[in-house]
Amino acid sequence: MLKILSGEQVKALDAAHVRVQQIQSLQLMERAALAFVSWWDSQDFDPSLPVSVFCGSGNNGGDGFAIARLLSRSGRQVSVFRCFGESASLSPDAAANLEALPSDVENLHWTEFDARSSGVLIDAFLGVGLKGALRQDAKEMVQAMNAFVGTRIAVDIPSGLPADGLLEGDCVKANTTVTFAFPKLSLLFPEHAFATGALVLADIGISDEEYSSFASPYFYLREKDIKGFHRSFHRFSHKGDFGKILLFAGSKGKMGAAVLCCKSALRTGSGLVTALIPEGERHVIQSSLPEGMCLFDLEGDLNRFDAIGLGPGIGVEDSAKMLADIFRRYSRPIVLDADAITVLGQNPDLLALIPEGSILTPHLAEFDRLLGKTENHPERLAKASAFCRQWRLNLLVKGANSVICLADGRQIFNSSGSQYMATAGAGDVLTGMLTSFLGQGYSPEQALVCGVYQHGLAGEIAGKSKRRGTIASDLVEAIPETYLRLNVS
Ligand SMILES: NC(=O)C1=CN([C@@H]2O[C@H](COP(=O)(O)OP(=O)(O)OC[C@H]3O[C@@H](n4cnc5c(N)ncnc54)[C@H](OP(=O)(O)O)[C@@H]3O)[C@@H](O)[C@H]2O)[C@@H](O)CC1
Ligand SMILES: Nc1ncnc2c1ncn2[C@@H]1O[C@H](COP(=O)(O)OP(=O)(O)O)[C@@H](O)[C@H]1O
Ligand SMILES: [K+]
Repeated sequence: MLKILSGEQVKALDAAHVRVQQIQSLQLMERAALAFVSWWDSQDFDPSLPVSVFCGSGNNGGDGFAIARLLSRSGRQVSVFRCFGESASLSPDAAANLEALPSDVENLHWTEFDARSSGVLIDAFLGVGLKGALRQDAKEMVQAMNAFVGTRIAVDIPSGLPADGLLEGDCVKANTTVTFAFPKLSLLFPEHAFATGALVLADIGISDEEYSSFASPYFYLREKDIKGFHRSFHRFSHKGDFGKILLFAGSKGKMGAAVLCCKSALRTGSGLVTALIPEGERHVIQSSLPEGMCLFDLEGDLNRFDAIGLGPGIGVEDSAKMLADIFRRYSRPIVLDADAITVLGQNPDLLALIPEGSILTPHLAEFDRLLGKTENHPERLAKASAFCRQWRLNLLVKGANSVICLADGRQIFNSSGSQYMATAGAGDVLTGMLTSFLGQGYSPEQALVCGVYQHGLAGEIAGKSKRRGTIASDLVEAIPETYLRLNVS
């Protein structure tokens, strides 16, 4: 899995790669520019639109000069705007790429830029080498770029945005950010959505193994990682191998949560799914889900279930006693979502009873109920890390780029998903998927990796044809397609 390093570590990663591969740093810069242009070629930009490339004096600017050279080869009108004065000293690779600009690329000072011009603006002013707050002249350059009326594309990171922390002050507001090698941490914070725009990861040929000597708790989960986390089943497998699970979900007026959760678990592959529901509501499950079974009280040995999921739509009024009872009587990891998390926030003494390795899946409001009011994403990630270590639990911070926080402190950012998943019941579907994977014999880490990625992929599949008309049931119906896409049998 791809590690997310800090801005400071990029230089060392770069240097190690250059040394091991015996290439020049200029060649790595050329690869970055080629990766950018390869993405550019995959888009349908109008070839008649002029391109303005803002270039700084560091290596981000060097990328910009190389991109300008490569884009000019297709015959389009390209201008570079230097974001530095006559006396500035350029990084050696930026100087080499400035020198290599062909004569048909116009070479201007940034003050000559007309923000009312049309076309595409490429921001290669500042990258991960930003130090401290923007200087006054840099602020003016950022403002000039933001005044532009056309499309803005950031190279590696929007200029002015720090690589690892929260933005203070101004930065370029990009429509798209094409980031190299790995996504910089700050590009994954919801606070920066307005600056990052769409996120594109451009491969520059550094293999995942080359990151191994760099310490970081952060990882980025991509499609190619998933297959390795799945268990395989043989042709003699019977429904017991795919797990018997119990889902405690739904209550009067909220039985939809139970239906979504159970259906999702069945579509994920569970062998037998039992819903723990109020007896008076049984017709809802039995008429909408003939494959499901119902239980009306917690009789017998709970360890007969391979996994248990708790919370969607159960209500918070009388649930604390029931949760305590389940925690005491069940010894394996449990999935806890929605109202179950709110109950934990109200009864923190229950935390010590939760079976080790259990998975909590709060959305942002539930997160605050559990861990107290949280101001921003870095604070949220730090709180989640301390919580998971203290209680030996796993927690998912839900949203775009949901973060899987593991008990050992690793935090894995998901790359799948779409804004069309912001719809009632999408979380209930995830609870069903995670519980299903635990029941199929997956470890909590495997269940989280496969469940969170495939839930996002189901959202992408459903959203493709339904856009903002996507509903949670569409996610459930898209789950089988995720196995096909991932070539998992
Ligand atoms: N492996 C990879 O990822 C690869 C990375 N590559 C690329 O290298 C980039 C990193 O390049 P880098 O280290 O040269 O730094 P960079 O971002 O150009 O910034 C330095 C400039 O910023 C300026 N500056 C700083 N602070 C400032 C402030 N507060 N306010 C105003 N100005 C400020 C500073 O000015 P100075 O302080 O020196 O006067 C200097 O001009 C990286 O993002 C990626 O694009 C690829 O080429 C290859 C593979
Ligand atoms: N903009 C988004 N991009 C990607 N995923 C999203 C987005 N908005 C919501 N989701 C996903 O949808 C799910 C919503 O869960 P939740 O808020 O608990 O829904 P509910 O309580 O209605 O079931 C989460 O898994 C979340 O990651
Ligand atoms: K930039």
